[in-house]
Amino acid sequence: MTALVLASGSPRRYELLQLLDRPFTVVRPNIPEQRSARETPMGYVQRLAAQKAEAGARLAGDDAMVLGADTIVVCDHQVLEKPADENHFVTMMELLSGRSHQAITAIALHYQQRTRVTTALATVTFKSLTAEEIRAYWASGEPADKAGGYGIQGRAAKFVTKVEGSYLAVVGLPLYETEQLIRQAEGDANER
Ligand SMILES: Cc1cn([C@H]2C[C@H](O)[C@@H](COP(=O)(O)OP(=O)(O)OP(=O)(O)O)O2)c(=O)[nH]c1=O
Repeated sequence: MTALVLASGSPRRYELLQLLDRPFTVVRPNIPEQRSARETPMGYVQRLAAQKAEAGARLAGDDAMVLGADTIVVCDHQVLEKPADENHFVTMMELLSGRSHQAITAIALHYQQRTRVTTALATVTFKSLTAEEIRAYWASGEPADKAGGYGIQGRAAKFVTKVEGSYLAVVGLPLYETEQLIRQAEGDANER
């Protein structure tokens, strides 16, 4: 079996990838997250996932199969990543309150000089949030390291009235798509 490497510092991705029952190691490339003016949200999240996988491959070595991923939240054409501070977080929650947004995860697999990228997404609806709920949620410490400033798998679950699409795209690693990507890459390698 080809050595699988997860190019990520995200504990969520680590825990989820374990569920594929396939041994893997971890590298942590550092890719600056900055969207260029002409980049669409979809183009941006795909580029970051590919850059993480390719930077991971430089760390892990040529023979490895390297998985990178990136998650963003998109609302009103605005891309929300991790909140910089409490004020930024409050602005994000005020935007997401009482309406629907998209959570998108791109995954990229670099193997044998080729990078394959795919995406999974969900439409998530939040109830209307009070200022007190927003403040208490920040104080919990949960939002700081999460795209869109929330964790659907954690305390933010009580804000969510509806999820349509891929739940694991929200959490950060869609496993069906990840396994498909690995199988495709292995299949292509066997044909050669
Ligand atoms: C929306 C949402 C995001 N997240 C997390 C998943 C990701 O860890 C994080 C999105 O930030 P990313 O920049 O995609 O990932 P990361 O910096 O945590 O990890 P790495 O780049 O090293 O792979 O937000 C949740 O855990 N739950 C949620 O509901």
